[in-house]
Amino acid sequence: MKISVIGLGYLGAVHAASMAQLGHSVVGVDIDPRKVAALAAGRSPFYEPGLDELLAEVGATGRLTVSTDPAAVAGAQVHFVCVGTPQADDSNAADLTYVDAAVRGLLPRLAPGDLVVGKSTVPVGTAERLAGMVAAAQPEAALAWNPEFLREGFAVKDTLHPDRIVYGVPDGAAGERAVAQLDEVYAAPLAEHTPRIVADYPTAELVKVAANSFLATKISFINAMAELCEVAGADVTLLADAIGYDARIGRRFLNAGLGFGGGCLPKDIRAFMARAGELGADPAVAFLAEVDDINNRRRARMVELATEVLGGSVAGKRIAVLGASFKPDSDDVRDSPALEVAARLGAAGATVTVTDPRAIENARARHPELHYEPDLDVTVTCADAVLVLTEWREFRELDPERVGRLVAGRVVLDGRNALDRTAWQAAGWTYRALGRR
Ligand SMILES: NC(=O)C1=CN([C@@H]2O[C@H](COP(=O)(O)OP(=O)(O)OC[C@H]3O[C@@H](n4cnc5c(N)ncnc54)[C@H](O)[C@@H]3O)[C@@H](O)[C@H]2O)C=CC1
Ligand SMILES: O=C(O)[C@H]1O[C@H](OP(=O)(O)OP(=O)(O)OC[C@H]2O[C@@H](n3ccc(=O)[nH]c3=O)[C@H](O)[C@@H]2O)[C@H](O)[C@@H](O)[C@@H]1O
Repeated sequence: MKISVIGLGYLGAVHAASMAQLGHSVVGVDIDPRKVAALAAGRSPFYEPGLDELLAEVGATGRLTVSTDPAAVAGAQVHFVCVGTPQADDSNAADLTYVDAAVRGLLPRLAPGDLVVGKSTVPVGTAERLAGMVAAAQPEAALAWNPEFLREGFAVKDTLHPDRIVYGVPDGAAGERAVAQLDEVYAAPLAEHTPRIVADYPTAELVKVAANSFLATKISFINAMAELCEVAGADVTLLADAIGYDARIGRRFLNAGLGFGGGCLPKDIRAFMARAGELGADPAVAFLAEVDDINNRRRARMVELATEVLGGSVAGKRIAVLGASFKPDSDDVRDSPALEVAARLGAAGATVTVTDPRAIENARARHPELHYEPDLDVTVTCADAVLVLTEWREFRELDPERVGRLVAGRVVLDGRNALDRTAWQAAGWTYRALGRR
């Protein structure tokens, strides 16, 4: 099948490469010439485990081409819209400028029988509106909504082997045809018995924001328990283990610490609240404001804890921050809790040096005022405190004795409850973490 993918960011680049891997002939389009140049050279424009290898594989088949020219989509029958929907500058709502522009760019090139497929995360009601634009431009083309659930760091696996596939389609023959086209696109994962849910547009749109809201709520729930553990002298990691054994609760996404960041969970719950407000249903998701607040309080608490262990002020102190990306195995620093904490400590007068295996370049672009150091040993040398804020494997596996010989003071703050506390304490470190004594 001939497919186009509009938008080649964290979602679209992986989707385009994966569709080519599934045997389709794919053209990817992005307005960012740097991303297109990297992909044309067979390189991923960002760090995502397995993507370079996948690009090399599909590059050899010739099934993936990329372009900055919107006209390159002509000839494809299925067009995936994968552009960004960031938080608007002046409100909590999603900025739909890019989605609208991407669909408008497609309209003059649509042929009868083409299917436009939205994958970006959008406020409920968007698909219906865009379907109207498609119908007006090409009455024999249709639109479907096919939300994406991939996680950064696992994006290739999640795309090739998703845990479910959701189609939002119109009623009647157009919907049936859309389902058949999408079944052809996803023939390989469907052959693996991946559950497939066919729904109307609003349900498909809501599935996506409901899933992210649930995940954010689960994280904030355990972080609320961490707040209580702190005042009651309890241990949130043991609490999470204990409640997680209840299969109805489950241990996954109960890791307390600095909370959620990234280009999706924070902006998606805010956009959901904004859209619910427009629909007059604010009370239904009012709890998400608390989820957001709990999440933000963790970042403030981390700064407070660092201030506390450093004797009441961080001014003039040397702080080593390990981690800049919003999660391990990603170079994405959008709304990164680690980077925000580093920036706040810097603003409070600390000399902050940040290291990260992959995200230094992106972090520097957002916070040029901080010092960055690729070498971990140099980062921690003479530090008064070491803060582990993103749980990359190389940080989790640090030898506390070796690191202890480099620092000025053996003080470690475990922002992700990721270190072996006993080992660090045995090496003479003052160990502090969120939600634990
Ligand atoms: N990053 C993730 O893990 C996931 C993201 N999503 C959703 O997917 C959407 C995209 O997210 P990301 O890939 O993270 O964003 P991103 O910012 O990494 O990528 C968006 C890309 O779209 C391009 N673009 C903007 N306007 C364009 C146009 N008119 N024509 C062609 N390209 C255009 C940009 O240059 C950029 O490369 C968002 O709605 C997000 O919520 C959904 C699931 C997972
Ligand atoms: O819509 C999206 O873009 C995606 O958002 C999330 O994926 P992602 O943002 O890549 O990463 P997650 O693994 O969900 O982690 C998000 C944040 O929560 C934090 N987190 C996660 C789990 C946990 O137990 N505790 C915790 O603080 C992570 O450190 C990270 O900052 C969802 O997991 C994906 O299903 C979804 O497709």
